[in-house]
Parts: sequence; C-alpha cells; structure tokens
Amino acid sequence: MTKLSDWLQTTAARQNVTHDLTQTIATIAAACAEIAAILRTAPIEGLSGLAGATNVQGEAQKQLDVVSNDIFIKHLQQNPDISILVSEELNQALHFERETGAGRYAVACDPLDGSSNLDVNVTVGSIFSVLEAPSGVRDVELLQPGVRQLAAGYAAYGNSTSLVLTFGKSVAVFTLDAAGEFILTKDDVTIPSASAEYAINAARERFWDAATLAYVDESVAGETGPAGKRYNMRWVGSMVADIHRILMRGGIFLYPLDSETLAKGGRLRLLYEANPMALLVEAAGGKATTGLGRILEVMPANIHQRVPVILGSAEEVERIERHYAVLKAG
Ligand SMILES: O=P(O)(O)OC[C@H]1O[C@](O)(COP(=O)(O)O)[C@@H](O)[C@@H]1O
Ligand SMILES: [Mg+2]
Ligand SMILES: [Mg+2]
Repeated sequence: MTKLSDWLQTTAARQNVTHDLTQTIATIAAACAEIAAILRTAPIEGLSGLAGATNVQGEAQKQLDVVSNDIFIKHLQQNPDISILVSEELNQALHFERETGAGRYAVACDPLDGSSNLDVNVTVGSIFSVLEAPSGVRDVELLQPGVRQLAAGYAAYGNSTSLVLTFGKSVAVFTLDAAGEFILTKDDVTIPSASAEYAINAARERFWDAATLAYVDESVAGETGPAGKRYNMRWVGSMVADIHRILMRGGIFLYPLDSETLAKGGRLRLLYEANPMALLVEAAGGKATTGLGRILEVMPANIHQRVPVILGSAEEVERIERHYAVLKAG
C-alpha cells in the first residue's frame, strides 16, 4: 500500500516537482481529511443549513462552507511555503504574514463545492489549485492563466473520500483510510476518449445557445440521430461528483455560457473550479474548453472570474466544439 506521503516523494523525483510543492499538497490533503471527518457527523453537531451570510458571489453561505473555509485557512497558514489563499468564500485574497519573498505558493480553492447537496447527504467536494506567488506579490499577479498551475486537484466526500491529484502530467487517486491516511488506489488515470454519458442542468434549456441545443438534441436522438449511439444523462449538481464520475469512466460535463449567465461570463469560477478541473482532465487525456477556446489559456481579469465550462472525453468535447465553430462562423 502506498501512502500519499511516500507517493509524493517518489513523484517529486520522477516528475521534477520540488519538495516544497509536495509539502503544499500534503498541507491541502490534511485540510481535506479534516473536512471529511467533520462532514461525517455534521448533522449530529448541528452543522447543517445556512450560516446567515452571503459570499462575494452573492450566494447564501452554508455553515459548512464557512467551517471548510476556516479549516483551509488554519492548515495553510501553518505552512510557511504558502503565502496567499484565494477562496470562493473570501472577497479578497488572504495574504499570510511571511517575510518578504518567503512563501512561494498561492492556493486557490473552493472549500466546499456542491453545497446545495449538503443537507441531502449527496457527494460534495473541495477543489484546489496551486500557483507560483511569493509573499509580497500584488493581487494582480495572481491573475495567471490555468496553464501556469503547478498542481491541482479535489477531494470528493462520497461513500469514501477520494483525493485526486495532478502536477500536470498524470492523475492519481487516493482513498482516505480509517486512520486518516490517504492511500493510493489508482494511478495514471485516463479518460476514455469515447463515451455515451453527458452531464448538464437540463432545466436551463430555454437559456442555451444554438451549439449546446444542437449537441443535446443529437445526444437525445441517440442511435436514431447523427451521433449514432444511445446516450445517458447524469447530473449530480456537485461539480466534483460529476467530474469524478467522468474521470473514472468517461463522459462530458457542460456548464456553458447561456443567456442568463452571459452578463457574469458563466456560472463556474475560473481560478478554483474550472482551471483545476481542466488541468486534471487534460492530464488524463481529455479536453477542456469554454466552447471557443482552451479553458487553461483564459487570462483571468479578477480572482472570482466566471467562465463557461465544457470538459471530459475528447470525442464528445470535439463534437460540441464543431457546433461552436458553426455558431461562430454563422
Ligand atoms: O444549481 P445548478 O445549476 O445545478 O449548478 C450546480 C453547480 O453549482 C455548483 O454547486 C457551484 O459550486 P458551489 O457549491 O461551490 O457554489 C457546482 O458544484 C455545480 O456543478
Ligand atoms: Mg463550487
Ligand atoms: Mg463552494
């Protein structure tokens, strides 16, 4: 059995990853393990329902959004290599007190993703991304395209807790054991290039653009339409859960730009939702696009920027990209 700490050591050597960076991942993993433990008994502790505040996105915070954010802060500030935290739950980037130039990394995170599923005991997660950003940098220097991520991943709190990690070259999955250790359970994950499963919030159909409508129409037509095969639709409503399924067995996830999210630029957040998932999906051989270009090349304008997200099995992403090309040309 390979523990996360041992895997980090060998991967550091194999993939040319620095010790500081692997320690940053170990710190994030410790935060996720603590969140997993709290989620297990949250209803008994009265940790359900709303916190009574709204975050910078204008969304009502759940108590567990706030608790998870506090856990990330607690762990990250103990690691001197981490200088900055960008979080869905914090209006501004949080700069930890470090000597100027010390602390090499910024962590961007969605401390609890899918929080509408919390009170119904459905899988939620934490998403994270690591960027180069020594202490003393101005917030504008955090606005880096996703190709510059040094590492990314998520924890999925489901019937087991999975930690899924990439340093950009390959994807590994760990499972939390009863003693609180992450154990390697799958290495070198690859997303099948062909699949027959799509994930989209179908109740938003009246807001969709022509490319999304065409893609879904073809999928619904199944073997009687141009796609030539039958599809299934799955939508958990936690990005982490939907993408975990896609990483494990293929499929496509779509939260496209639509007429209702147009003014905001999309629904999901670039720095701590789209970019880390795009890095994972590409490292596993899949594709990740806004419809018009690679997610990882989008230059953020602010830390909470939103972006359209389409990612998963290469053949499916290419099928909707063809519809976007027609839309753009026409
Ligand atoms: O409400 P919808 O349209 O189903 O949206 C679900 C999406 O919103 C999210 O819950 C947003 O994340 P947060 O819970 O972190 O705000 C994603 O996880 C998910 O894919
Ligand atoms: Mg989220
Ligand atoms: Mg969240």
